[in-house]
Amino acid sequence: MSIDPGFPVAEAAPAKVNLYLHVTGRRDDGYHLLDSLVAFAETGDLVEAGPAGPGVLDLDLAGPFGPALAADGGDNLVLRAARGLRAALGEPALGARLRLTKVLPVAAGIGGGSSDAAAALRALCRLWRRELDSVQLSALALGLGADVPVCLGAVPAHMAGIGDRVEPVAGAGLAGLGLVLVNPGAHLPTPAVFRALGGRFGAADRLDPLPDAPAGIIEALAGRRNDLEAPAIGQCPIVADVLALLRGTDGVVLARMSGSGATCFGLCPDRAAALRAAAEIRRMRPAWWAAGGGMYKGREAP
Ligand SMILES: C[C@@](CO)(OP(=O)(O)O)[C@H](O)COP(=O)(O)OP(=O)(O)OC[C@H]1O[C@@H](n2ccc(N)nc2=O)[C@H](O)[C@@H]1O
Ligand SMILES: Nc1ncnc2c1ncn2[C@@H]1O[C@H](COP(=O)(O)OP(=O)(O)O)[C@@H](O)[C@H]1O
Repeated sequence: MSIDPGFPVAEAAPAKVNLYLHVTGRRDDGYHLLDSLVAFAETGDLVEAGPAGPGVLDLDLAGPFGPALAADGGDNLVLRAARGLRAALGEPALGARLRLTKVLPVAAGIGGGSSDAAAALRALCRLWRRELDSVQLSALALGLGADVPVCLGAVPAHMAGIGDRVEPVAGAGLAGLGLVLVNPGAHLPTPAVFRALGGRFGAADRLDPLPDAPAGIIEALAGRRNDLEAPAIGQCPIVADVLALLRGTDGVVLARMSGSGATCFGLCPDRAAALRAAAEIRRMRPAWWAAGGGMYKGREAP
């Protein structure tokens, strides 16, 4: 990728996919306890950062879903992350120009905003040549959203607690699989889906260790669940159509909703099969968003 001289630092913000998501309880503050295996897709947003005058924080929005975020203004998670980092560093005079290229649909269960926030934290630490210790960084990330801690590392991980307990997993068997992501254009706000679950909690069923072979991983995932799938379908029945279409598409060996929806994913034996499946789904449903690719392999080079 060529570097824009105005934005010398670039960080990928890959889509987060909950390969399974068990909701096991609720804390007194209303946040839910989760047991999830999270992976990251090659498909994602891009956060770029460059120098600006003292204290200035500006954000340009680009990409197909940039306009969908224009109304959020200063509430954009990228700017909230930047302000949070500056405050945690105790250096309000730090400034940056930021650009977010928004490829992922918004409020879609694939942690687009969370991954953007995590990418902004990584980009600004590099631009400003500053570091936070890991305890401070984790606290800042969690304050921005329950999904932000897992997005900081952007590697396959077990997620527990409310999202604050993140343990990377050796994901060699996952690395070669393909992912197709499909969103029917419906926004599903996360709180509404947790509310619709109505306290019907499931048991944790952590997949540990991960089988070595891709076939073993797929079989083990097939025996697990997304506990938010039924409540999401109750709020937004088209999610069931997305799952049915994925299940009927050549090359898709497992289909499930990610996060609180409405995006669903199909796992494919490899990247090429996922690209073919996405093209087929775009042909069948031109109004839907569908993206195929491999697993995310690593952050942008400095
Ligand atoms: C459900 C998950 C699963 O990975 O994914 P998404 O659907 O967002 O992608 C996440 O836990 C979402 O994380 P995130 O979207 O960052 O959540 P936050 O902004 O912190 O919280 C939004 C709202 O979701 C609910 N919430 C979120 C996380 C959690 N563990 N329990 C909850 O009950 C709360 O109602 C909270 O007010
Ligand atoms: N950079 C951003 N990208 C996406 N959503 C954002 C961003 N900044 C703020 N938001 C707000 O955060 C909410 C959750 O967005 P998102 O992270 O895409 O959802 P989800 O966690 O369900 O995948 C949306 O209501 C959106 O308006």
